[in-house]
Order: sequence, then C-alpha cells, then structure tokens
Amino acid sequence: MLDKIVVQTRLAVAAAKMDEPLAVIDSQVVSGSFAFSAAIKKTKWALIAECKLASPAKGTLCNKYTVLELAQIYANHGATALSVHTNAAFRGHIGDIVKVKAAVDLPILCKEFIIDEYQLYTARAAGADAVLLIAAILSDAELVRFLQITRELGMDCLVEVHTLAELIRVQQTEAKLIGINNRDLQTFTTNIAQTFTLLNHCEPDHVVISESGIKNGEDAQKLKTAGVKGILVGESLVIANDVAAMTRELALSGSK
Ligand SMILES: O=C(O)c1ccccc1NCC(=O)[C@H](O)[C@H](O)COP(=O)(O)O
Repeated sequence: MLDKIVVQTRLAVAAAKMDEPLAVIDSQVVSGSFAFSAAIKKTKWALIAECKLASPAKGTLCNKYTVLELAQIYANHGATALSVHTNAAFRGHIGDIVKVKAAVDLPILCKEFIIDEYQLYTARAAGADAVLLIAAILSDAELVRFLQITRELGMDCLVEVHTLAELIRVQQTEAKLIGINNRDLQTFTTNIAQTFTLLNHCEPDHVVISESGIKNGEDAQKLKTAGVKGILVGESLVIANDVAAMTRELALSGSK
C-alpha cells in the first residue's frame, strides 16, 4: 500500500511541476519562523490533532465535518498544533492548508509523503509550519537534503520512524523532532508499545512524538509517563461522537 501511495505521489508531483514549476512556487515562498517546534517545546504536553477525512486502509472516516471545521474544533478545545493531510489517498489537498491557515491560529504540519523537494516548497507556499519526513521512503542523502532545505525555509521537520533501524539512521542527521509511528507498515495495525520500545533508544535532546493508534486519554497518559513530549492523533478524533470532548480528553490527560 505504501509503495502504491509513493508511486501515485510521484505522478502527482510530476503533474504539479508541469502546472507550476518550482521557480514559480519559490517566488511565492515567505520564510517561516519555526512556529511548530516552538509551540511543542513551550508546552508541557503537545496534542497534534490531525484532520484526516479518510485513510487508504479504512476508506472514509469522517463525513460529518470538513477539514476546516475539524481544525476549528481542535483549536477551540486545546490542541497544540494541527496535522493536515494533503495526499489524495487521505482525501487531502494542499489547498486544505491554505484554508486552515487563513482561519485558525495554530501551527500546521503538512502531512504528506514527501519524496521530492518540490513538495517542501509547495508546503511552505501554502502556509505549512512543518512537514513530515518518513524515513522509510527516503534515502539517507534525501533525509539530509530535505532537512537542510526545510531549515532554510524556516520550517520544522517531524521525522517519522517505524523501526530501530530507521531511528539509528535518523540519529545520524540533524533531526531533533522525532515521530515514532505505532503503525506497522506491513500489516497497518497499530500498537503503542512500539513507542515504549523505541523511546529507550532516543537521544536525550530529541523531542519525541508518538503517532498513530492512540485511542483515548488513558493511552495518552501512558505515553506521557513513558516520556514522550506529545501525541499525533487522527482517527480517534475524527470518528469520536463528540470531537470537542475527545480533543479535550487527549489534550488534558497528558498534561495532568
Ligand atoms: O492511516 C493509515 O491508514 C495509513 C496508511 C498508510 C500509510 C500511512 C497511514 N497513516 C498515516 C499517519 O501518519 C496517520 O494518519 C497518523 O499517524 C494518525 O494516525 P491515527 O491516529 O491512527 O489515525
């Protein structure tokens, strides 16, 4: 499934480059101010709340709200930052970041399968404060180059790892914001125990975010006790009967 998403993303990037060459995008870019990492560092506990309307594994997750409505609920109920899916496999679009940026005063992570530096410029031009870099789909050289470009654009990188081997690779780079993803990339099942395992191997100066499969405040509290700085949550929020209450539960339980 991941390979398929990456292939489709390469095609989409090639088409976008024909439409709007890098030079055009670059001329629209205003450098950021690392607002994403600043917001995470200054809080005791960070909830990165994800606008996730669909997933390739589960199909539609949320029909009740638009991306903007979800972002507004999250912002009004204690989220530290937002994650906005821009990939078509998640029913996302880069334009969603533009809409959310114009209306919601929280830093935004562009949730994309970044495989080309062009996407870093489009993310920043849309108003993203951070991008996700997935170690599993990038070479060491790409990781280093993308981290450098992102820094020059004033954006943060959440560098995502699924395994110890990926964490060791990422530790050779300048990355300081590490996302431990609890989703197994072969089976797509989630288990927060993956965070407990990999956390022991993180450097003391790493800011660690646990991602995927976090169901409720109880999970959040366990992760906080283990030592992570925050969580990134999509599905449990968007499928909740009361999205506002779930946002408060996840935001507050880690800060107790
Ligand atoms: O969410 C999926 O099904 C998925 C499938 C294939 C590749 C990546 C996938 N998820 C990407 C994510 O990073 C999640 O949206 C994010 O970590 C939030 O996870 P969750 O809280 O479990 O929705």
